Amino acid sequence: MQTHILGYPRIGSNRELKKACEQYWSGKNELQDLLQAGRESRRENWKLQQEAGIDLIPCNDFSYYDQVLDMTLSVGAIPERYKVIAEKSSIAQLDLYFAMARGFQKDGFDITAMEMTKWFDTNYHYIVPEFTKNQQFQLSDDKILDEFIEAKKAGIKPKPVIIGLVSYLLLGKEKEEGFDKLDLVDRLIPVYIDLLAALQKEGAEYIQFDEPFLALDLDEKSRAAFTFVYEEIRKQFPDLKFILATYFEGLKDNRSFCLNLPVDVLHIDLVRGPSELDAIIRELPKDLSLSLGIVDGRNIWKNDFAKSLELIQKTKEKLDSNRIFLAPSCSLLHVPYDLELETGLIPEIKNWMAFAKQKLQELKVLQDLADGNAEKRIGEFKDNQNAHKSRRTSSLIHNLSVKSRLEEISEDDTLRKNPFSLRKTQQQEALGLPQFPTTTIGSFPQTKEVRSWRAKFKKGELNAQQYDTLIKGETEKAIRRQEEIGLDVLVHGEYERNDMVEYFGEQLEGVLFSKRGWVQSYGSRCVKPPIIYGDVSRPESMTVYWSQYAQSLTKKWVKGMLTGPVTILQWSFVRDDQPRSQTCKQIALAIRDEVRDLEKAGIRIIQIDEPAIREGLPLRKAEWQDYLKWAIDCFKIASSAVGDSTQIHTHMCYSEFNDIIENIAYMDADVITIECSRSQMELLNAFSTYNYPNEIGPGVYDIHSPRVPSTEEILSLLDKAQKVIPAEQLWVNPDCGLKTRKWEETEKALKAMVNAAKMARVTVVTN
Ligand SMILES: CN1c2c(nc(N)[nH]c2=O)NC[C@@H]1CNc1ccc(C(=O)N[C@@H](CCC(=O)N[C@@H](CCC(=O)N[C@@H](CCC(=O)O)C(=O)O)C(=O)O)C(=O)O)cc1
Ligand SMILES: N[C@@H](CCS)C(=O)O
Ligand SMILES: [Zn+2]
Repeated sequence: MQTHILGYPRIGSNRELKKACEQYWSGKNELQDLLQAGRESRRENWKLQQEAGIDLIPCNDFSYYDQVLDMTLSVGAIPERYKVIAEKSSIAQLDLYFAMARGFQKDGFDITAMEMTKWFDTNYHYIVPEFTKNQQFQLSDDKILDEFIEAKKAGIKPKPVIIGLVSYLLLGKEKEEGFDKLDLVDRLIPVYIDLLAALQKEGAEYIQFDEPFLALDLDEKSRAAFTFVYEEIRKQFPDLKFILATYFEGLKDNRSFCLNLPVDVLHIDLVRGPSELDAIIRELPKDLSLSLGIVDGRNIWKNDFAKSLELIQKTKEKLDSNRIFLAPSCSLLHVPYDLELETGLIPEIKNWMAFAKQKLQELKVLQDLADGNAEKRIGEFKDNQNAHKSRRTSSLIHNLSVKSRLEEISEDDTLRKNPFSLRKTQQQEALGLPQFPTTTIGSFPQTKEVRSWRAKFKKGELNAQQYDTLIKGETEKAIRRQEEIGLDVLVHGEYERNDMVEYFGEQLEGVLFSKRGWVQSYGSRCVKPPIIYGDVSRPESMTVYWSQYAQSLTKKWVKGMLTGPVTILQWSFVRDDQPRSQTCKQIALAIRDEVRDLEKAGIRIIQIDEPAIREGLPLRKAEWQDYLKWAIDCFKIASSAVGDSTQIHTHMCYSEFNDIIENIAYMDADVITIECSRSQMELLNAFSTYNYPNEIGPGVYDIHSPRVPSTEEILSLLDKAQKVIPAEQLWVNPDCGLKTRKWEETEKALKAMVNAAKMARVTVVTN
């Protein structure tokens, strides 16, 4: 029996790589410093896994920005617009790579970044490959080979991790009409073959191909592509050992298809699809080995050794040990580095948890327990079972009043008092907003200074009153700036928040937060997901103080700003001892109380952000309706307890709405703001086709780049929007929050936006 890891976090246990990247981008360090930070991150990870006794250690799981973008560079799928930069002889390959990830606005160039989207149902984002009809591929970067050689030199037996050819194509987007990305298989396969030949020459034995799409709904064309690709690769490389990694779902209807692909090892996610094991081992072809994804790569709870051993034992009854691999369910990219770095956790709860480093240890113990070395691990087995017993019975988890409140939720709690048509009139009267009201999504630039105040406050270098005064000062500046810009509905700026989810996690009971539990979200950006360990409740109001303060500074309306229950659930580590729907309802009740308190405090417009509703969709379509029912109900529980004249907004970014528009309408938010500018308002079509009745704020400029849009550009987007949505339903706002931007560009962009709205008002009146 062998152990292996599908991938390890790479941002650095102290976010060293994040810091090195950001310093390099801002010109504060040299390329050599960044490359050195990369080498150190890899060496540290390999050493750690070697010391933990892992048998097959991955390489090429490292990335300076994103593993999909790495593959794009490796296969030479560099979009045309970057080639002009590449032709500038002075530019390093890594700078070209960062230009693709982040855009390139210097030396007279103004080149937009490649699109970024969610990595399946995780909070990680990848850079979407772009394909054209005449797309050509060629091996264009040595990263995979170089890291393999580097790992060998570090004294390990590396297993290169490569995004499988079919998943790579399926992750991409056709940038022209008239072809299907899967038609590019024939052109891409020679590049994979060149790469494998180079790796084989350097002595590679095992190669891991990540093919997560094998766990999703597949059409016949995709299946045919998988068969063709793996038969071709097998033919060319009879001696290499291929591990086909599937994850994030069970194989379901793809089971027998996957079992018959000509590879050596099939990796399955037994956390997401535990019930499939019997059928898989029954049907497993004799020449196929099985990698049991047994340790949860998406959560931070300790593995239950007794349960895992049952699964391993079952497999051992049918398979020789040398055909069994033990692994985490997916890459460990999605969990933090090391639980031992956490000093402030309640010891009882800490004893229920495992981060990446601890998960390595778990695999090793399971291997010993299952493979003839049980005696030396008996103590660890007992400790593990005691931890699980303590978790099952702990009084820290259960809150009877939360449970009984949950049972009392009725249909009525999910409904506003009156339909939108009646509410709209009352809100118009109460709020007195102009046509095309302008607003922003909530956050304003979180400067280094603001973050440093919070860091000092946490370290005790600033007391609560000093911190409060500083944040109030920043909030007041934001209010004055918004008044000066001429926005209609203001926000307080979210300066008091470290993160839109973590901030709420810190204030809810039943939720823990870590000090160093960073997980990569995209590029150098990281999040510290809250850890929901017990029944959730809200001991006191969480946002009223700041909203009320901001409202006291101005005669304009200030929007209250909350994160919705589904997003809090989705971006946290959640309990695995009760259904997600149950946990989500508990959070919904806490947010409901907050909404009520904001209303009582005189806040008449309240935004409940739900950017993660769509990413929470199960990966298999058959399960969508069940999820949508409880997820949308949770939003409604959170938002429905207010009077008709209180206006509820929601905000979503990164969402395609076509297939869930009916459910979005059922949320019945008075106003929904959405990310729209990068699709040039295309996302609005779903709302238009559905005759979406409530108000909509399509984002009129991209907030991911420092580029300042012109008034004309915004006006033309507003014109486009009015062609599909009646003017009286439209709001004007950016795509998303502005926390990652600088004030300099923010002010200019918002002025252009307000101007465009004013001009649109005139045009509509004269029409
Ligand atoms: C909207 N998005 C979000 C997602 N998930 C979330 N949980 N939150 C989101 O907002 N998913 C989808 C998208 C992803 N987008 C982003 C955008 C931006 C970030 C981001 O900026 N992350 C920050 C960390 C934010 C934070 O927690 N800040 C803390 C602590 C900051 C820190 O590093 N402190 C320093 C000391 C500071 C100093 O002295 O200068 C330290 O600890 O060393 C805070 O503000 O208090 C990032 O930097 O990565 C993430 C996802
Ligand atoms: N209110 C949040 C939403 C981000 S999705 C913000 O403005 O940052
Ligand atoms: Zn957003």
